[in-house]
Amino acid sequence: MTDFSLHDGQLFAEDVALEQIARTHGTPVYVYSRAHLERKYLDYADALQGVDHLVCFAVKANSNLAVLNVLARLGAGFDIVSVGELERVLAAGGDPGKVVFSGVGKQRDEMRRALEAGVYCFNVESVSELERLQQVAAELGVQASISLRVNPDVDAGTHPYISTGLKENKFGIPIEDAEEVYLQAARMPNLRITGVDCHIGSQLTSLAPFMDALDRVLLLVDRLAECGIHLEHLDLGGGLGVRYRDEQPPSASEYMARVRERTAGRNLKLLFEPGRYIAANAGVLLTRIECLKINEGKSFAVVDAAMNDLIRPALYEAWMDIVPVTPRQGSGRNYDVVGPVCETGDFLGKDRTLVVEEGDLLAVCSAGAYGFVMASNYNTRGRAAEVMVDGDRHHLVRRRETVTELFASEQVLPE
Ligand SMILES: Cc1ncc(COP(=O)(O)O)c(C=O)c1O
Ligand SMILES: N[C@@H](CCCC[NH3+])C(=O)O
Repeated sequence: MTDFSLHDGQLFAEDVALEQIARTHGTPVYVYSRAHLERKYLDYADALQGVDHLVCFAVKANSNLAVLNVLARLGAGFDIVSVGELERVLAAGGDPGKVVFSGVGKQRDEMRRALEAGVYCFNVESVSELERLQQVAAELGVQASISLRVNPDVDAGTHPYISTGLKENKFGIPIEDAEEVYLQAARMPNLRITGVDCHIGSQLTSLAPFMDALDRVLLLVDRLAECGIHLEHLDLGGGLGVRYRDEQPPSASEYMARVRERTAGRNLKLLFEPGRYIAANAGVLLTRIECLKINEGKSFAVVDAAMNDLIRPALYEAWMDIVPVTPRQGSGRNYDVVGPVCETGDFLGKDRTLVVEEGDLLAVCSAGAYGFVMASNYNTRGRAAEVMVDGDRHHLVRRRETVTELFASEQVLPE
């Protein structure tokens, strides 16, 4: 894990010992590395030097304001799926003119707010969304820039819950219907057609599905040009995978090189919406071992983080590495690392060989994407704190939620 490495027998984030962060801010706590976020964003941006492009970080992967702000300062755009994410981008100093608005169920007031803020483009996913956007834009007396999210029917070869580019998935407009829908859009006076987009899934570990999808989309771009619809941009979504365990995903620069080769000479601005690639390995979740339960045939390390803090293992049976922050010598024991929530599915990792004692600090790796953002208050547990490390400094960028905050807006019935 880059930016998280062992020195002097303990794990550091950049130049800060993770033990120190846990002592200062308590556990569970998410810790992010600014350097890692920046480097991963620049993997994309640098590989696109010389072509018109926009790298829109997928806010759903990690919407912490400090994270968004670090990326905004580098000139990043943002891919949002709700007005809440739009407000976060604005609060973090992001440029609304670099925002693409994705999502299958945009509401009227979300459209209105996005138009007022001046987003770059709406990624439209259905005919009824097109009609709705036309109406809202007309009411405001403005033109909305649109791209159609097409579903190219390509198997991304990833977990079925995070595969989005197959016919049976709810996302996008079937590519074979797209030409007709573009022609409809062209007749709507308050819409301006600017692009096309597709996103076939998340955690892809090979380039082949991306290239298949790209080829299909380029055929559409050519057919549209024949009908007089000349697109300005091509948005290939996010989806590039990372290493959680032993995956060997291609690098962003390999991917960008292939896309540049295929799109050369076409005069299309290239957009991407990476989330996981930028944020996953920029974060760890720190958790302390509350107790060890050594039962016959099964041992448990019960930690203070749970499925409400990090749901990926429970939801997708996702593997996340779990490492002691201050490794001990000795022979390991096989543990299920579990949380205090009352669900058998509440685990962070199963069958992990660890040399640990009660009170030890563990780091759950690759937790910077789809970690805190998917947290809930199940079992009336406050959400974890978030800390950003920047060189030899660390900043609390979101404090832990207190229990009283959790029910402050609730009321009992009157007498
Ligand atoms: C439309 C869209 N764009 C971008 C992303 C970000 O994906 P990832 O985090 O895999 O890069 C997603 C999530 O899969 C998405 O649905
Ligand atoms: N939440 C998923 C990714 C969702 C992708 C969003 N379209 C994960 O943790 O892997």
